[in-house]
Amino acid sequence: MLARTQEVSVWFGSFTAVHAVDMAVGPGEVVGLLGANGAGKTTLIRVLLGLLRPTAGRARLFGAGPSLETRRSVGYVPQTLGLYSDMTVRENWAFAASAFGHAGTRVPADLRHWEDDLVGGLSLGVARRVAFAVALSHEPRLLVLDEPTSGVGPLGAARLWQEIRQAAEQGAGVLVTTHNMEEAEQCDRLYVMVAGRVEAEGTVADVIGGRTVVEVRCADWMRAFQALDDNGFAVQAHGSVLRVPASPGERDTVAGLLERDGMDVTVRIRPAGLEEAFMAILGDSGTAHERTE
Ligand SMILES: Nc1ncnc2c1ncn2[C@@H]1O[C@H](COP(=O)(O)OP(=O)(O)OP(=O)(O)O)[C@@H](O)[C@H]1O
Repeated sequence: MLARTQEVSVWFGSFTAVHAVDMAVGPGEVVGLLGANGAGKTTLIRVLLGLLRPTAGRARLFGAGPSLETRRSVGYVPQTLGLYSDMTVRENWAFAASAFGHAGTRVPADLRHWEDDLVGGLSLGVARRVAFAVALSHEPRLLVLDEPTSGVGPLGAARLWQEIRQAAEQGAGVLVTTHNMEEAEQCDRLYVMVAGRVEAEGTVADVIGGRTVVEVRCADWMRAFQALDDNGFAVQAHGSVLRVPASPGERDTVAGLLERDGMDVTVRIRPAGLEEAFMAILGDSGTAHERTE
């Protein structure tokens, strides 16, 4: 493994930001840390990079403790991008190049259009591409990206993901934090973090597990939505199709409820999507921790 945390916990005073997290990234894989705001993703990354000392547990980078030396083989793009906004793209590039020992290289061709622009004046999408190119410039073995496409349009996000994939295909391990489900779906493996804990892990299919939804089609779908909502189902509308997180055994309950109200419905069991599974994990973890704490 390129990077690993073992039983890492971080407390800020009496607040537990990260609780006993085991996590690993191997060469050539894109690993996602999926969690809502405040779940502990950035804190865990900071421990992994040696920027924050854990309260308990330990982090390993390339088999050793994180240090200046091991960090030289890491490309890191923080949420704040880590660029100097009062310097031009060329100056930022040259600064990173001299720090990482490849001085004299030129800004990549696709960014030369902005070479003389101050980073502070760039759109967020272009600034992210610059930060990404800088992070990749020293051919790191591990790439760590904190919310890489936040604030970037769909085209820019697709382009960044193409580059993430390319880096992994060339053998780098990639660790990406996100709260975006589409982004999470592009990862080879996920760790789902809720309130500092890993509550699920594995491929997208592993995380979804056997979770299902009852899909409801009904001409008067707004009335059906209201009836399900009134009865405490976490119903969501996808166009005029309603999806209710529920087990196959609850199919008849859902159908019966609507039919009793005189609605003509078609109901089917479908596998849950990642977002639906994530919502269920959030719900389950809330209940589980209330029980144990
Ligand atoms: N230095 C600190 N002192 C006190 N609390 C902190 C500190 N850093 C983070 N926290 C808290 O720890 C929790 C986890 O924060 P963290 O930034 O790791 O979450 P995150 O999952 O990365 O969320 P986001 O997507 O918003 O960045 C939050 O409640 C945050 O307020």
